[in-house]
Amino acid sequence: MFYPSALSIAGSDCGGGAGIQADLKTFQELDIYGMSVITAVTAQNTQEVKEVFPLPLQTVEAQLQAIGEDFTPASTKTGMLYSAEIIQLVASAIKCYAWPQIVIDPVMISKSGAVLLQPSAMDTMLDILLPLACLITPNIPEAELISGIEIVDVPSLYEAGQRICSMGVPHVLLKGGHREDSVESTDYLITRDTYLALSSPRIHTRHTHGTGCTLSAAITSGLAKGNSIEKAVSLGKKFIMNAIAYPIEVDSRHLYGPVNHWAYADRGDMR
Ligand SMILES: Nc1ncnc2c1ncn2[C@@H]1O[C@H](COP(=O)(O)OP(=O)(O)O)[C@@H](O)[C@H]1O
Ligand SMILES: Cc1ncc(COP(=O)(O)OP(=O)(O)O)c(N)n1
Repeated sequence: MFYPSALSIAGSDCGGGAGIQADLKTFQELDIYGMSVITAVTAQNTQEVKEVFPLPLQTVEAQLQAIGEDFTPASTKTGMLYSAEIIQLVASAIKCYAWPQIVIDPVMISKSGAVLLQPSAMDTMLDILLPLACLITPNIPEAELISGIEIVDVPSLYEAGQRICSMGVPHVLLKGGHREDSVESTDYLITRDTYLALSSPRIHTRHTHGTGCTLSAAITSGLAKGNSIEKAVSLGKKFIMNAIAYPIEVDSRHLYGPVNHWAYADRGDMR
């Protein structure tokens, strides 16, 4: 019996709130042996993304190869992939090493407005990466771009989720964090013919940097431990709810402050 392990293929956030840093903190907190393939280095903090430096393709490929030759992650998540060329390398590695349980967080634009996926790379992500995944976790603007459907209410949200399923992925977790008019923050786990609503109270806070990364890393952790997608998503939702509800104040000006990856409250059933 091996210790559960998970891989994050994502960008680095030097401020520590999102990206690879959020993923590894979450894996560690959930007792998962975490590994990383870094696609890009960003210079960012809670205020803004100042610069984005995609790594040379050879560097990304060498990391994928190093992992693939020596490890078999029980589950893998992708975050910031930046370019079509990087997506092609990632899809090839997933196929070559037969990595199971792929979760795609289709990171496109940061809360502060920076481009983290070149618009021209979206079709490549949909054509060659999406069919390899068991789950994709778009927020509302990402789901609108992927599906081409404007989300104005629950029926249009459900329709957008089903449209994404029809592109070749069995489960879509459509996150409701951007519906700021609502008293709850409800995410919808959508398949071709079902949907499950997962609600939590909407918390009025500035500490929402890295919520999407942290949620998808927590779900990936649940999958690495052998949970079903439904169970892993429900555990992930509890984890992010606590991470937002009990934020930490580190010494920064905190425009979009970090969530709390320790999530010490109410976590008895997470471990
Ligand atoms: N203010 C909030 N209160 C409670 N939950 C939130 C809040 N903002 C986001 N969430 C939750 O955080 C997770 C990430 O959501 P979202 O912000 O939509 O994604 P992203 O970070 O990718 O934009 C979801 O589970 C969502 O419901
Ligand atoms: C390197 C890197 N990857 C992803 C993000 C986006 O993270 P997300 O969880 O969607 O949170 P916000 O940045 O939108 O607050 C990022 N910023 N940097």
